[in-house]
Amino acid sequence: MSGRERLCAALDFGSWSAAEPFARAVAPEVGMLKVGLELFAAEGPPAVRAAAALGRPVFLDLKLHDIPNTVEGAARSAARSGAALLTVHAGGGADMIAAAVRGAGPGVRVLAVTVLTSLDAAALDAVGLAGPPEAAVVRLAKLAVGAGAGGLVCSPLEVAAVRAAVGPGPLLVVPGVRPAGAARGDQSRVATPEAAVRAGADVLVVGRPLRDAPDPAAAARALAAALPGATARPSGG
Ligand SMILES: O=C(O)c1cc(=O)[nH]c(=O)n1[C@@H]1O[C@H](COP(=O)(O)O)[C@@H](O)[C@H]1O
Repeated sequence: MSGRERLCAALDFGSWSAAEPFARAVAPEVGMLKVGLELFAAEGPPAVRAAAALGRPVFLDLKLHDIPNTVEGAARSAARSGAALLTVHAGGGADMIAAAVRGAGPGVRVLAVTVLTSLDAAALDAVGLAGPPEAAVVRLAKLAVGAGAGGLVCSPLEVAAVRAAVGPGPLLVVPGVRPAGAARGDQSRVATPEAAVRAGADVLVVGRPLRDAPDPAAAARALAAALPGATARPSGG
């Protein structure tokens, strides 16, 4: 996988008209585009179709978490938008994850979000998940893969332990990446993109470090070129 293919740019905007210039600029520089809750709540499935029209697979990040019957129906509806990947919360349990996989069908890879990268050990403890975050992440990762999830979302700090626990098959998608010196914002369990790839991440989800860059395309190129194993390529091709 090239550095570019590993990057997923999050389209975290409140409308398609706000997202479009960014999406057009970064699409040639990344392997995937992500439509998340902010954009989907504003625009719905047309945002997925508009992003897919830019020639990159779309990751529809809805983080579904409900009873299995509801999640199965939501995943079926989401699959019709043309998304290639869809998230659910692993904490919804094995039956819910299996229902999402059924609803999504063979064309959509269901990713299970283990423990949100914004939560630190104290925040996890407060919601009843005592112990180191890694233990909860690995437990949920095994449960999700056992229920049929095709991939997992975890922080860069757990990706090596998750890979060791689930083997080479599942796609490991890692948000909470910050180039050295970049603002952490609301993220807690973070590392640099380089460290995340060295630890075994397949795909890196990058939001604000690209969205808020003065030149998002140049920022994506620099990020991709710095990844281990990346080969230099001409810009924009
Ligand atoms: O599922 C996700 O993509 C996700 C899971 C998670 O645990 N943490 C997390 O930050 N994300 C998403 O990854 C992106 C990270 O954005 P930045 O923190 O701005 O780089 C956002 O779109 C989040 O919704």
